[in-house]
Amino acid sequence: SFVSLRQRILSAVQKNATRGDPRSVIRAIDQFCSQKEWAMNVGNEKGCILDSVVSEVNPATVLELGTYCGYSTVRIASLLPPYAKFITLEFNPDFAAVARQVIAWAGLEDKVKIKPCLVEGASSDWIPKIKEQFGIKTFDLVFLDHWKEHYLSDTKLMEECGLLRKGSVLLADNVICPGAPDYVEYVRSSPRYKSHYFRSHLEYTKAEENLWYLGIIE
Ligand SMILES: O=C(c1ccccc1)c1ccc(O)c(O)c1[N+](=O)[O-]
Ligand SMILES: [Mg+2]
Repeated sequence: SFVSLRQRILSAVQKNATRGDPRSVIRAIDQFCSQKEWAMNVGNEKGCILDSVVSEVNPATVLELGTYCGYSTVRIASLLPPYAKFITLEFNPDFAAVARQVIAWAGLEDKVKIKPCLVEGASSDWIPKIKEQFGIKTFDLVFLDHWKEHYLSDTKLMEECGLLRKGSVLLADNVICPGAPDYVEYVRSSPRYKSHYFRSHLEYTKAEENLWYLGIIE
């Protein structure tokens, strides 16, 4: 019977990665996606930029929008201090199911609070509930990697819900490819944001790409 790409990624992790070793899980996915089939994980080149931002911010609270198979979830979680609260939102239940298993294989399942959002527009449903559901006041770091057309609306929603503070860092994948032009326009023209982009490439390709890094200044 047909085996989905996400299932093939999970099988590659279970076959080639060592249980409890996050780096071997990352390596197994990157090897599969560069040698066998492209998939929309942030990948190793942008992943190293993500790692450096996570290490620099050393966040106590993290929100990831768009879990997919859990590749960036594992990268981020493996760098967090034990007291950190990390929420990752995934709209697609099939992706969430694979991500749970990938995160478990890495041995990080108790460090990540996954809330799979099972309905359309899920991040916009969940963002207003985060404070009360998870006891989180503001996020030190937000990684945006979900539907590109939701980057702007969800950023505005996080602002309105008081989830961002002076110093919060937003890191957005794919602002060039596939692109989030309205989001880029908004943050570049807003006095509230100091922005910086890291030159990189679309995962597993040579296509020009940028990770968009934003500090929030009030
Ligand atoms: O939108 C796509 C996409 C579009 C078309 C075909 C496959 C993927 C995509 C491409 C690279 C990404 O890093 C990424 O996060 C996404 N995404 O869906 O969130
Ligand atoms: Mg992406």
